[in-house]
Amino acid sequence: MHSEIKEILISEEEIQAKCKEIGAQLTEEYEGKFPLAIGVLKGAMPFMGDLLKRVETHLEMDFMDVSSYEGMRSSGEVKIEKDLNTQVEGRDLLIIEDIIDSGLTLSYLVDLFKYRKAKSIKIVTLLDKPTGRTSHIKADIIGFEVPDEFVVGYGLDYDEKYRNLPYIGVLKPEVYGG
Ligand SMILES: O=P(O)(O)OC[C@H]1O[C@H](OP(=O)(O)OP(=O)(O)O)[C@H](O)[C@@H]1O
Ligand code: HPA
Ligand SMILES: [Mg+2]
Repeated sequence: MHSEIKEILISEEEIQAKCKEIGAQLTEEYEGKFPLAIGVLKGAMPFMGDLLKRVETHLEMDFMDVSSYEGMRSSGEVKIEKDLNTQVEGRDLLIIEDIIDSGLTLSYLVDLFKYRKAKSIKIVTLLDKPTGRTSHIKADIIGFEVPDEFVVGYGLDYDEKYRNLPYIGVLKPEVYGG
């Protein structure tokens, strides 16, 4: 699996240090508020796990499974595969994402949670790829900015593979026939 990676963009150590830093920031922000942390499956799973271990105040966790990508392309349509089990009305929400690329997934979710009358909505994303943006959406907290390349690892997949890499990297072109 590692031999299919052309370049490591963000190392395991850098990711873990960032989780600690953002975790401390969220601890301050949410002290006494009992926010609902929403992981956007499947990509956010590793980041959510590492990040929330670093938040030292009470919070509730739930998950939403949405998908829009087929291979390396956004279909342009967001599909809910699994909805939340929790009511969001009146709650402080913290949406956790692995990447914002076109912004389509998050603009869909933010609109949905506003419609459901959340009290506040904050977005934390490990990666931001501003060059991919087609929807107007900005995260409140960004771990790292990535260049205009398809990245994999630490939750991010190519055809469901590479999510279990501990770092963020770029695939060798021959892997996707490029
Ligand atoms: O900003 P966007 O262009 O919408 O892209 C970002 C979204 O795309 C990926 O999810 P995907 O839909 O591939 O599902 P997955 O998390 O299960 O891989 C990623 O995990 C983000 O949720
Ligand atoms: O660069 C990416 N890699 C993997 N999944 C993604 N979903 C949106 N952008 C990406
Ligand atoms: Mg994906």
